[in-house]
Amino acid sequence: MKMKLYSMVSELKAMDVVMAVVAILIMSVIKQRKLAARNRGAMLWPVLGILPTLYINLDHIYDWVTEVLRRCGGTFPYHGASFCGAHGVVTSDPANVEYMLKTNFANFPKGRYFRERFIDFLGDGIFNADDESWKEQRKTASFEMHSSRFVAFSARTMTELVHGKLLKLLKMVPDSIDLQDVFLRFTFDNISAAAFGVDTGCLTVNQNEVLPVVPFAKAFEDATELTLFRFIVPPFVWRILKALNVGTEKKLRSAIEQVHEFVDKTVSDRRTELNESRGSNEKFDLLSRLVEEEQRTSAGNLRFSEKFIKDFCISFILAGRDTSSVALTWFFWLLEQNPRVESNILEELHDIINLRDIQIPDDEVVFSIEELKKMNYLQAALSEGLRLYPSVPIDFKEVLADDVLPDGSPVRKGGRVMYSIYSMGRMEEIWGKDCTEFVPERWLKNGGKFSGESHFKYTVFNAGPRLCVGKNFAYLQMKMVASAIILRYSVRPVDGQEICPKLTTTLYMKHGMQVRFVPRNE
Ligand code: HEM
Repeated sequence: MKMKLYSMVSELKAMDVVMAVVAILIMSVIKQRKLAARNRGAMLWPVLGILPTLYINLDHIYDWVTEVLRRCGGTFPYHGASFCGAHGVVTSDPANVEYMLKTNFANFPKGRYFRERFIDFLGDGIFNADDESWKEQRKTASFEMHSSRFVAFSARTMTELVHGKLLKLLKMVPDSIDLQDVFLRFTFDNISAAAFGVDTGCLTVNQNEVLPVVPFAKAFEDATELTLFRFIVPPFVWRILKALNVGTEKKLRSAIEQVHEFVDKTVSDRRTELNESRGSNEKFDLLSRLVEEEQRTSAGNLRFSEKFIKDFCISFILAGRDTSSVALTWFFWLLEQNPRVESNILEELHDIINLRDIQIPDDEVVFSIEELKKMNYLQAALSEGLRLYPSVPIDFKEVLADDVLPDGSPVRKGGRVMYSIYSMGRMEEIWGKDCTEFVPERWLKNGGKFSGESHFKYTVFNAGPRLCVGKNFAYLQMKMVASAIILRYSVRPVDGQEICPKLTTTLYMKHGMQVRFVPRNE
């Protein structure tokens, strides 16, 4: 009897504790809801912070972030689960972005969070570096990429790739093909040629008329995707998998090993090759330029370590690989819905062709660099596509010391400032009432000349000292591909497919986009 009474009392006590915890949780949820309603930000839950809210909105996350940012006037605070300690703000306010990317640049590095996740793959490459290491690579990259030899070389390799491979492949498409896959292959071949001077052969159709699986490209793709996985799971998950060398981390290790093996061999072969052909080198890719520079200046002391060169080239491929291909895919999807823009581009192309002394059939036209530069409307349409579908939808920086952003939002040491590039492209305050429409004309001034916007409003290529080094290269590439295709084909997405973004750090189409190429002369 005594025992029974004792167990009833302790059961009641346990019930009390449970009830008390439930009550505290409910009160805390109500308080958070009130807070969120007052500042109109995201709902933050007890213990789990923003995680449940993110989970609920995962399938339309970019639009959801945009909606919340619109509601709360441009910035809202967040924190992750209490045991993770993640905290910071999400913003779309150009003044905050300018402060972080330029005015107080030193206080907002890429930081430990980014570096820790990318270090195995990218080492100390430009994309993953801060401070002196970044400065040295940035100087080298800007100098080399803007040299006339590199510009001429990249224009030549790009033209060969578009006309020698891409257009030939499109002619062979029997019914429909995944346009995103075609562009990803194109840009991989293109950036590998620019960075390493090698033909990776992703666009080379084999004897069975099938596009090949290229081991280096596949390993690179896997390494990127598996590294990005580290950004979407709690840190303890990937750290444990890594320590045990199982699951995604085991696959990541193997993919990284393959990438590094290929790069090691390419760098050491090129060193030997250039040593043997001193002075008579005909290669102008970045790797050859770095090795050559080293030979010219070091007189035996290596100016760039083997690791510097390797890390530099890998970062370059990562930065230039998928960004322009996804931009081109979204662009062709937007064209399908805006036939007016497509006919304006076609008209511009014909106007430029008509300026030639000798006329040839459209099918044989190869636009020169000078002609590409005259394509103001096409440049405007590409920029407009990137405004609505930026290749990097959300970026972030770490906070070194406590600070206050220009809109008054406090940020604490160790936190993060996320800036939603996707949302910034869709804000009425920045772009006006037609901010969600595809209107290339907004980029044209003075009788149809392309005129750029402030990088702090149009953060598609980042801004400030870390502005994308490949911006000119990317525009040249996108203009060359788009003009060559639009002149010859009307690109028609196959009906009934779902077009939506994939949840990762690059704005891929989740399921790709199947298209048909209808020749203009049919
Ligand atoms: C549409 C095409 C492209 C877009 C939208 C784009 C966008 C960006 C963005 C947003 C960043 C900043 C990333 C960050 O720091 O978190 C960046 C950096 C960079 N991009 Fe691009 N990019 C494009 C094409 C390219 C190409 C083709 C190359 C190379 C040929 C390239 C090379 C780089 C490099 C090296 C950086 C690092 C710069 C630094 O940290 O100082 N990008 N790009």
